[in-house]
Amino acid sequence: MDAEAIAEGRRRWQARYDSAQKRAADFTTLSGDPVEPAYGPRPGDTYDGFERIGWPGEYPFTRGLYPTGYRGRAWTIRQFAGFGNAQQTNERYKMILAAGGGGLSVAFDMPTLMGRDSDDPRSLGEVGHCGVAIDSAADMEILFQDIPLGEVTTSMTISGPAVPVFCMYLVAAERQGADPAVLNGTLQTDIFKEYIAQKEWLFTPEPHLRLIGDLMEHCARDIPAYKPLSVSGYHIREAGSTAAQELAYTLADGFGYVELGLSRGMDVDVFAPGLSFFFDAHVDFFEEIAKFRAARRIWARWLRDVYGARSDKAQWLRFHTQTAGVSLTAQQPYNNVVRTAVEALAAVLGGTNSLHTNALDETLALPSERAAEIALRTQQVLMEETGVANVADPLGGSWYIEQLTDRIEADAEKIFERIKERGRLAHPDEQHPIGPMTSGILRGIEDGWFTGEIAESAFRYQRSLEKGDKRVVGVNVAEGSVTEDLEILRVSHEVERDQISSLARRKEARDEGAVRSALDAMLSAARDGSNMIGPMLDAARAEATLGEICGVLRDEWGVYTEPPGF
Ligand SMILES: CC(C)(COP(=O)(O)OP(=O)(O)OC[C@H]1O[C@@H](n2cnc3c(N)ncnc32)[C@H](O)[C@@H]1OP(=O)(O)O)[C@@H](O)C(=O)NCCC(=O)NCCSC(=O)CCC(=O)O
Repeated sequence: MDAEAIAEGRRRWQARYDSAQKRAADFTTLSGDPVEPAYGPRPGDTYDGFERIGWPGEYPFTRGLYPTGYRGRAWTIRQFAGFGNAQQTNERYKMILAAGGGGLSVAFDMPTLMGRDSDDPRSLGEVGHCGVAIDSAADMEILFQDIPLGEVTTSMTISGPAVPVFCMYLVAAERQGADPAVLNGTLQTDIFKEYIAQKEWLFTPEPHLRLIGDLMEHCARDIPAYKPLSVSGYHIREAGSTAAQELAYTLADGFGYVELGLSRGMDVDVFAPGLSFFFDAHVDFFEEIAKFRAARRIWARWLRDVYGARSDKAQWLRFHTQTAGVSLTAQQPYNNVVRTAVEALAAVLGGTNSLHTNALDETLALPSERAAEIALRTQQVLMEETGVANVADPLGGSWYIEQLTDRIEADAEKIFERIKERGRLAHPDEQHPIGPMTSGILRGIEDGWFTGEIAESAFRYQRSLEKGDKRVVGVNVAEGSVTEDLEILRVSHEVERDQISSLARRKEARDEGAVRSALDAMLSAARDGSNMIGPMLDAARAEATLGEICGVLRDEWGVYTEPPGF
């Protein structure tokens, strides 16, 4: 790009920066020197390919979504939390909000994630262990007691039974008197990554996609600020993929949901802002920063050029980041604070919109209150002390970062081609009714291609770790110092017993006829193709349990079984 075009871009960005709202904060260095809100080539310099980098807040958004960067608004501190029963988790949320957490993020226990009630024999021993137990809308009500859902943005990490859990959340909001139309938050919902990596699916893919389509329609129409999907690379990375695989599989999944919306006749400019993303911040500092920058650029280009999105918001890739659970070690666990801080810094330098920092004890158990607080404070140290929020995309223009960003983008594009190619193999004559990327994703799920590719990468890394080429402090280098005593959070078995008895009491108290007729109406909608959210909401209002709602759908749609792979 020539010097005049660069200067013109700078003027455009500056005008937008000047007219935007900024936080009331000191944006000078620790020594008191002023810093610009963003930097670019020196006046008079030319820069080959600058249109791929650009200015913050401008297409292709490599440098972030906003001309102000974090000067307009800092990232959201959103700590993923949940354990025991709704009451215990409610207390933890209040602690998080009181300590400066900016939003909430619900972790559910395994039975809830699998759409089963606490009294299901398969739930035995799991109730309240890896997250909070939610059986019906009444639990949701307790979970958010004294937390105004109309004001706090809440993320819920659940995909198999995401839609019924969302209905319970809406009922809790109704019971608080909140206007559902103003609710803002995120539901994970991303079923592709369940089949690919996380493995917490319920139904077979096609009917599940139809349910997600119903949810997208409902949110776009009735709850416009709510993000019904958090397309997730985190679990793909944690399963052992490379950074480029994480990026490419996740964005391909995102394209699949775009195709789903388009196939139902929805307007991409209306529904695309509801697609949010979730990535891992692993410990390779620069590669991660480049991954985040490449993610925004690829998404903006595909949304504009392939799917026809016109508005900035529809081209924006907004993402939450969690530091890498797999990078934490049980050995010398206090070092995990350092790893997490470095990973969080990479997320921030990559322009994350929301961030979770892991607690130092997470390889051993759910975080203790003390460890959870250190994790949260880690973000506050970055935000308040280090100056990283002063300048948008401060590493933009670095030869290393820009080349890494280009390389990861090119790798991702090659992977998209491979996925689409798989779709063409599956449907040589005609397109899949949803779209070409969806066709490739479904084929790659069916024949175990994604799982195989991830396993290959995980194996390569493990081998290099065992050979000592890759090193981890406390594991294969600098081993053998004292093991510190850590306070471990233990969830009492009484939680399970109490949860089962309160579920029994609730079932006694509810109107069985109302539950039955709501479930029947939901089944009719499943059969006749009408939007299922309304009847599912009625079922939640009648205190139908998660297991009952999912049970009806399991019977109707069948349970997914993974293809065997060797
Ligand atoms: C979009 C995100 C990513 C973030 O939403 P947030 O509300 O926090 O932030 P945001 O949308 O970026 O910002 C809030 C509002 O401020 C505006 N805003 C932000 N920065 C601005 C700026 N500089 N200038 C002007 N406006 C700005 C935004 O446009 C938005 O307004 P408008 O709305 O008006 O635009 C959302 O989807 C989210 O919260 N995701 C969290 C997902 C999550 O927690 N997942 C947990 C997974 S845990 C998991 O899976 C477990 C893994 C495991 O451990 O196994």
